[in-house]
Amino acid sequence: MSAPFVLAVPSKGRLQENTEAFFARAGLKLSKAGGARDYRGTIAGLDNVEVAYLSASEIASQLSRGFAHLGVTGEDLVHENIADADNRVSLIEGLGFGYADVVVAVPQAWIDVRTMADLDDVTTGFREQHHMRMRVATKFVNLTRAFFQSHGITDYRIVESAGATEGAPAAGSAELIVDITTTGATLAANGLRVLDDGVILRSQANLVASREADWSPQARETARVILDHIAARARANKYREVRTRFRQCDAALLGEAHSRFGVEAPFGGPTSSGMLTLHCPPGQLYALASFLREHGAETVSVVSLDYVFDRENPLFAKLEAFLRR
Ligand SMILES: Nc1ncnc2c1ncn2[C@@H]1O[C@H](COP(=O)(O)OP(=O)(O)OP(=O)(O)O)[C@@H](O)[C@H]1O
Ligand SMILES: O=P(O)(O)OC[C@H]1O[C@H](OP(=O)(O)OP(=O)(O)O)[C@H](O)[C@@H]1O
Ligand SMILES: [Mg+2]
Repeated sequence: MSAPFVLAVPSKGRLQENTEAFFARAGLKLSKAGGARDYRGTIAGLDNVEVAYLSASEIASQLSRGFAHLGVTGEDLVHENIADADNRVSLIEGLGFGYADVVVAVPQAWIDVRTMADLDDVTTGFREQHHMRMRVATKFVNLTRAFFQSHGITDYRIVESAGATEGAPAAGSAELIVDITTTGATLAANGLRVLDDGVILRSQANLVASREADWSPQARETARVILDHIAARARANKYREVRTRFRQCDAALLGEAHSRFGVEAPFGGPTSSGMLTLHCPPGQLYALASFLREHGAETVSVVSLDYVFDRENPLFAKLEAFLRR
């Protein structure tokens, strides 16, 4: 028996729910034999895969060390927890959930501090006046250091926060914070404001590949199968299938439909009887249906697609290019 292929997914909360739903939509059903508290699972139909349920930050560390081949975690955690992340892991695809910004936020009462440059000015004054450096509460220690350094700010000190970071300024344990925000509600409730140029990173959940994992031929084949499902589903989501049949349909008309509505003709132009299958972006469906009828179509039908399998798989191509680098 060869070593299993390890897919690491979040073990709790919205990230877990969204991740399971994402894989299910791609036709990959994750299941835990031992119920909700079991931290090992499988994917139906893929024998050699072990699903490891871990915390989102642990997933970043495991990927960096090669203990998982693929994983789902936030970009913020990848950059915070993995030194030299661009070399050790590859962000294969943003998954469209888990959106959060990592931001620098100061008390709303600091009306003169709008930008990182303003912050630089006050840190120096603060040190002279208080005989200590300004304190930044955060759990994103590495992201904070790199960002402050890129703005030339050195007169500060990090106070590591394990949680409820937004409360630190009011509690008197820090002057400002670096933390994640989605709606901004928690910052506002704590009287804090994001600096105008204070967004360090815009994060979302990503499918991430590890360089250090054991990429045996069998592991590559498993990755290809998983990524093929995901790519086919992603391609299907981008289009609806449009069918019609009318004699006047020709290459010129198809060319116009392509340039005006972004329509593809995956199976080529109309058949001899004028039968036509098109893929159309959802937002252009009505315009396309009107266009086709104006040019002679009696009936235009539209259906949703579950999967569109292409010979080329852009996700697997990206993984292979990364592993070759
Ligand atoms: N409103 C939010 N609150 C917390 N995390 C969010 C939010 N929106 C998106 N995320 C993302 O979810 C990930 C963190 O998930 P989670 O809190 O489950 O992991 P963790 O920090 O490893 O676990 P724990 O909080 O138990 O230490 C990050 O990538 C973060 O950007
Ligand atoms: O901008 P907002 O929409 O207010 O979201 C940001 C807040 O949400 C998260 O906390 P959460 O309540 O999810 O708990 P957690 O820290 O345990 O993840 C995060 O730590 C922030 O505090
Ligand atoms: Mg958390």
